[in-house]
Amino acid sequence: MNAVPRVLSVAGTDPTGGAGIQADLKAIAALGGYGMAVVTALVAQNTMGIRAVHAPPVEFLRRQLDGVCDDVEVDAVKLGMLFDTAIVETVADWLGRVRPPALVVDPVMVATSGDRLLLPEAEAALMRLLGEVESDVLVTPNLPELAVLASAAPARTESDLSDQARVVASAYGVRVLAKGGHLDADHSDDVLVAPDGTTTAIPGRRVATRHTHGTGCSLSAAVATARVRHGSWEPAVREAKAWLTESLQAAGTLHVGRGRGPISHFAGLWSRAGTYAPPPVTGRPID
Ligand SMILES: Nc1ncnc2c1ncn2[C@@H]1O[C@H](COP(=O)(O)OP(=O)(O)OP(=O)(O)O)[C@@H](O)[C@H]1O
Ligand SMILES: Cc1ncc(COP(=O)(O)O)c(N)n1
Repeated sequence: MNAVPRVLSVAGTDPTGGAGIQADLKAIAALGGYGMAVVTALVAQNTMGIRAVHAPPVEFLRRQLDGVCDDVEVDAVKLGMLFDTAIVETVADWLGRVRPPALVVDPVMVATSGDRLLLPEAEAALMRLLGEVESDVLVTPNLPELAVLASAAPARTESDLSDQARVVASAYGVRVLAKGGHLDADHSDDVLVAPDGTTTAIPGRRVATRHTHGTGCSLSAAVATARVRHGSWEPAVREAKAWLTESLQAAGTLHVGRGRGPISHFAGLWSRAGTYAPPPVTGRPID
């Protein structure tokens, strides 16, 4: 195994750096990996919302994917925004040829702002991709995405969330990290479900901040990186979750944008290196 995990993000862009490939590259670096990125779609967005999406021809996407893999041995791949059916099918075809050893699929569908990042007609193609892929896969849906994958109404309780995660894990033969960030709770627990239904709680403290832009992107890229070093999913998820909580804790110190700002990907590293120490936690929102 390479000393530094070589991790490829296949995702859309965020020029303000909080979500998409820009966030993924920071998360990969923060977890000690070497980040690479193939762009699926260019997104004109900021912390307040999405203004436009431009998807280059899929032939160009294929050239990017092949360009990386003809040259670099990739240890893990993370999929984010795939936008339309042609993009999903191009990525699925590439995965079938390349079979990366570890794959995290963040089934990005709708941004926090409510804008579509996967067209509704492309959901079926994404489900086909999940059913066909042969790598060791972790899927990381948030609550509404889990409901789409499970063909059910959005979960209202943690027990619904676990039930739906088991349905998806069994239907597609994949591991599922169902994220509880959208549940109205005083904690931020997630749940990890293996294809055989084994369920593990991943507890998380709730951070009082509105700056949660790109948390899902960052978490999935961090898990992909940690998975390479740990060689299995559960410790990777626990490490990435602890890092995410620390990065959320310092989000209010960044002052990036007027909407839901990004997390502070390097807060832990900066603090331990003495570069910059975030202010102490007061228990109130820190923004
Ligand atoms: N306020 C918070 N405090 C601590 N952890 C949080 C908070 N909000 C979300 N999380 C955690 O962040 C991760 C992403 O969760 P969420 O359910 O919001 O996913 P998402 O909707 O895909 O994220 P995104 O905001 O990028 O779309 C999960 O591990 C979740 O538990
Ligand atoms: C390119 C891209 N990928 C994913 C998200 C989702 O992140 P969020 O729900 O926090 O806006 C996003 N806004 N942009």
